[in-house]
Amino acid sequence: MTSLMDAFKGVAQADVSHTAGAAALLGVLFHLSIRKIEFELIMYHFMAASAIAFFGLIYALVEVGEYGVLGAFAKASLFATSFNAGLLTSIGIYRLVFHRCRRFPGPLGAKLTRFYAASQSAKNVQYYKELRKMHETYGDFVRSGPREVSILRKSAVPIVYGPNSECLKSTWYGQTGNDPKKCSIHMTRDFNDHRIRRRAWDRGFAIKALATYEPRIKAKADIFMDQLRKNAGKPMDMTAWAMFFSFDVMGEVGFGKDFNNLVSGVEHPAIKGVHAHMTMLGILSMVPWLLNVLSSIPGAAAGYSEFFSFCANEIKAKQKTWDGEKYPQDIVSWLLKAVNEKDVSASPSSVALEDDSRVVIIAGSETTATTLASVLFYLAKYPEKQKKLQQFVDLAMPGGFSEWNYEKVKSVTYIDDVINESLRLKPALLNGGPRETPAKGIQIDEMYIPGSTNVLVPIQLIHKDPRYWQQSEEFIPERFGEKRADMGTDKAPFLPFSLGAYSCPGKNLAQLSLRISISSIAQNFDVSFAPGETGENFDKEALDTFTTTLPPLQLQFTPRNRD
Ligand code: HEM
Repeated sequence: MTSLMDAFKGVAQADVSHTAGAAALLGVLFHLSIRKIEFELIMYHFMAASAIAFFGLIYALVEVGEYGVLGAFAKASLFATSFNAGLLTSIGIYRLVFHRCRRFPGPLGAKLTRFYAASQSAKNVQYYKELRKMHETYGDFVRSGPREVSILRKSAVPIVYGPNSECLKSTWYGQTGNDPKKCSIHMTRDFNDHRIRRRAWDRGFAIKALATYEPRIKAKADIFMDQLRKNAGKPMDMTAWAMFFSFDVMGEVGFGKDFNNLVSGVEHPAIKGVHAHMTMLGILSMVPWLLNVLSSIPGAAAGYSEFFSFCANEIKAKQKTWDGEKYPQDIVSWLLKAVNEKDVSASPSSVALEDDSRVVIIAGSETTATTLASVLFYLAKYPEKQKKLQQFVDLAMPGGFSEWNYEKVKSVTYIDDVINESLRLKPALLNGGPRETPAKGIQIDEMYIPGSTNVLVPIQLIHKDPRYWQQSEEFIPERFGEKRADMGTDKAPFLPFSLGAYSCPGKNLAQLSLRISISSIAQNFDVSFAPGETGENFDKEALDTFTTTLPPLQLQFTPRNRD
């Protein structure tokens, strides 16, 4: 013990250059030892351990090294700075010179750190535009982060996202924590855990379940139509109203709960908190470990507390009145059923169930709302397409609104063509989710992408790529209908709901909700831009907040004269 203390005393009393050199060397060694592990996942623990080590060192220098407090602080700071300088220099050199992704071209900053992407996103929260610029400069394969490669090739779609893909959810999905027992299905990275949990979700979107949602969605659409009628001829912000509709739908079929946005014309307070933080989330999520670290700090997620407690309380209330015999009437009840029946597909803890319930609301509402707003934008911009839609709807239901019937709505395939074309040009997830390549890597045409690389095929960019889509920037719903063969639609990459194991389970529900709302609007109203609205800002300035945050869109609804 005495000899250990003597050794420490010797080290402590080393001069500045020896201390700095030894600490820097330790930093380099530390980097080499952690290189093979997914360090993002333990960043919070590392930071906490570093803080403890720093103050522990000061204590030891005072107690054993015979330093005064100020001197010990200076020595510990020198040690910490040199350690971090060694660590960061080693990381930088490794990423530039030795990294498995070194052959891919990209901005220097992106090769060094994910903070580059965060800084690009922080400019205007439009990372999708930054990614487009990078592809224009560097080509189809861009190193967009130290181990991130963005790919703009059709052939990458099945390999990265297809049903037989060997790629898994990337480190991006570790950002809400690294305990698979405590996260939502969306953040579940283990292939098998995810596959088993998906069964509980899929039951909530089965044909029989959707049939129980349909009349309740129609009831929401009727309230929506009442509001459009009341405000006929006045400008209405459809970005907000589409959100009110979609959140009310998800409140109803997600929780069996009325969010009351449509009737009040005001956003529910629990949702307001979520929207207020979307921009910040869009930026921070560029650095996979940052949100994880920040959310571990007590109070940091205060903006979400109302939404979190809302969901938690709703689950508790449902649990209290649980009637195991009743056919579940909403998605959260389907998830709760799996929990109560101890089914293997159940959310693995109450924390995970709460996280799942939040995903129901956010994933279900934001996406459907932005799609509905985009459809209305295109109908206002292209009156001839709107007329065509109205004619088809009238033909299917000549008696008008009183004759509205979902089976007849489904027969109007032009509604789906309009939805698909809107999703092509304005997908609800502009970039989509990144995937991690398997250890053996993947081959995309002439390019080999090494294992453990985070890859992404940016959805909007590939949807607008003129190599695959004719008149790619133009709104032509017919490419999904009568011009399908002529325009080569079936061969073009289209993945607004993603594909494969991690694709959207809510696709059929989204289509149900969109068909109901769009057919109701087409039957009842002519849609146009309100005076002063050009649609330019809405078209060009969407924010990339994983889901999209749209600028306001002032539209005007005129009751149709059907004579
Ligand atoms: C037009 C509407 C919608 C679009 C465009 C859309 C798109 C997507 C996309 C692209 C993904 C994959 C995300 C990723 O790779 O990380 C996804 C996942 C998901 N979506 Fe949707 N979605 C829509 C509506 C809905 C609805 C109505 C629900 C209902 C709750 C829903 C629930 C989910 C869930 C739970 C996931 C995660 C699935 C998993 O990880 O297994 N979505 N969605």
